[in-house]
Amino acid sequence: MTQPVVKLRNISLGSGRPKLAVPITGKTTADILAAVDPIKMAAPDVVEWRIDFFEGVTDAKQLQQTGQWLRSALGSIALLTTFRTHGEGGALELSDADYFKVCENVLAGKFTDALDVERYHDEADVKGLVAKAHDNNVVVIMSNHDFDKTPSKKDIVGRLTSMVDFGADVAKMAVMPQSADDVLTLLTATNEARKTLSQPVITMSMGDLGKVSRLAGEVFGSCLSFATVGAASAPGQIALDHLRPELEDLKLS
Ligand SMILES: O=C1C[C@@](O)(C(=O)O)C[C@@H](O)[C@@H]1O
Repeated sequence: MTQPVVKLRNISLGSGRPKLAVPITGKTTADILAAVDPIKMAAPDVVEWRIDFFEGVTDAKQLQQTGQWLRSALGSIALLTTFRTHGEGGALELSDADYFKVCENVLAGKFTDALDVERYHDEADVKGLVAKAHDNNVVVIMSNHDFDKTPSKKDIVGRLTSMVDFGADVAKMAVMPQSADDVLTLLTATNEARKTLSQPVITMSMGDLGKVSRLAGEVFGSCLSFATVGAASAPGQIALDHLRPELEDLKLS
């Protein structure tokens, strides 16, 4: 199946070499804004603001004000906003109701280009949030994370497929390998999802064993790779300065 290219501000997800995203994990507004200059020097395609690290995340005013400052500091770089729940590797435990409230506050603040929406919450709530994001012209990157293991190929493809069925513009899955076979499972699932799904996918095998998956997106079909400028947001992320030339070397002509 040919996937549509998903436009995220001035970049296209799903065509050419995988795009590069850098996380910001600052706790305070000052930390968050201080991260911007070094990141801009490294010139990623996307900045991911991990709001679960932000101490003002549950205060709508602080969240929206900081988001708006971040948005204008980033210039033309696309902004993805993510609240990663504790059960999926995030920094803060929130009730489901509070998770959806925070995501709605992000949309109401009108600062983000894309929103991460975790797939495994109540179906109606997830679909409602997707609809609100789309009403606000915000791209939905739907996600699921397994920090303990790598599910079977069938399971990974099934989860990515269900994200697309729930309205995701892009479907994302991060898993933890225990062996080289697990990394192959993730790559095989990615290749299959790329061939069968109607939307682009993002996948990664985490930790040191999985680093190769962060380099191989163009071959196997993952359209975005998370890399670091400063702090990492998940195990196995590679410094952007190293990853970019590697992706160029591996570019398909
Ligand atoms: O979903 C992802 C991918 C990720 O977990 C990684 O392994 O690079 C990092 C997270 O910040 C991001 O939200």
